[in-house]
Amino acid sequence: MIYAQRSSQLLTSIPDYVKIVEVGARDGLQNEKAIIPTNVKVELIKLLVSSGLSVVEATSFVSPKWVPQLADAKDVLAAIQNVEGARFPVLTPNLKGFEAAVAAGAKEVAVFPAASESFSKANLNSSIEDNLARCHDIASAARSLSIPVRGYISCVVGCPLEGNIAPAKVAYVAKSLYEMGCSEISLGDTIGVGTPGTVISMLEAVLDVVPTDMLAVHFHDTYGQALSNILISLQMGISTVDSSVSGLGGCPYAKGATGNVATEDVVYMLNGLGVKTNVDLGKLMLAGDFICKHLGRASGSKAATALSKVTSHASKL
Ligand SMILES: CC(C)(COP(=O)([O-])OP(=O)([O-])OC[C@H]1O[C@@H](n2cnc3c(N)ncnc32)[C@H](O)[C@@H]1OP(=O)([O-])[O-])[C@@H](O)C(=O)NCCC(=O)NCCSC(=O)C[C@@](C)(O)CC(=O)[O-]
Repeated sequence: MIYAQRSSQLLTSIPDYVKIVEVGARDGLQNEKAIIPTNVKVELIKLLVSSGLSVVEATSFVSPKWVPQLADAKDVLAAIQNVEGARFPVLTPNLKGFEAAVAAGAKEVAVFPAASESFSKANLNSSIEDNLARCHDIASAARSLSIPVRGYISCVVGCPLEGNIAPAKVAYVAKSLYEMGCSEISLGDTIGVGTPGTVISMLEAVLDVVPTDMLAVHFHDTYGQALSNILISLQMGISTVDSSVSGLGGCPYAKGATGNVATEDVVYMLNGLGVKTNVDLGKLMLAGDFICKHLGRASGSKAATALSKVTSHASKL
């Protein structure tokens, strides 16, 4: 009885449903050395949608000189125009990218300022303030077209160039994005250095200025802390989680950062907690197998690796 009370207290603040924002086709593939053919990206996106994911970030309309891997953004969007069942946001760093995205059929976009001055310069060639002004221009243009804008913040606990980032800096950028009308704000631990200890204080600061239901968390798994950080975020009321199939990813301007937390691992944990995601783990693993075969490497998802061993063992019995 006491045990039941204790465990129900631990779970009371966890949401019944978590929306997963799948970022593998963008955050995952942007970091690959070899250029992935457009048809492979499109097939990956279709497989992700058939697993039940309702938001599949598709690509970025950024400078092809900065991110050559996503130079086919227009072609990817054209090929998924008739795919139903999911939303396909794309990243836009400036008005040029926004206009190109809208012309290519984007219905949702994302801006991506940083909480670190040095990372802002490295990733966007601009200061935080100048970049926020660009985000503001995009948000105004998007409003007139009724296009929702997601705001990412990079380096919310640590920066590859500056080290620790103060929670107040993250809250400042989050408040700016909220005030310019972003529909959702995703807090990115770009280099995966956060622990529940640092994540709690960062979230406390942001929750003072942005409503909980507008926040998402985006953890890279460099130090193996991502699932713990997600769990603590859920306990603090967050119900939107970004992740990447097979743990693909990294950031071209954050050397040494490994992939995002694997979507399969997030779904496995949420299934275990009895939290709905509407994602079919078996079908998601097919998407993971597809892209890992193409890339010629093993999945970065522990759950997918373990489950595929169990399945292949069972099929031999
Ligand atoms: C912002 C810029 C463009 C500034 O780059 P810049 O060099 O300062 O741009 P510029 O305005 O001086 O223009 C230079 C050239 O780029 C062109 N250009 C200019 N804009 C565009 C555009 N939108 N699309 C296509 N081309 C563009 C422009 O037309 C010109 O072409 P040129 O005349 O030399 O032929 C550049 O720094 C850039 O593209 N950065 C993007 C970097 C990026 O995508 N990084 C990875 C995503 S962020 C991330 O991964 C973190 C996140 C979100 O996942 C969260 C987390 O993980 O924590």
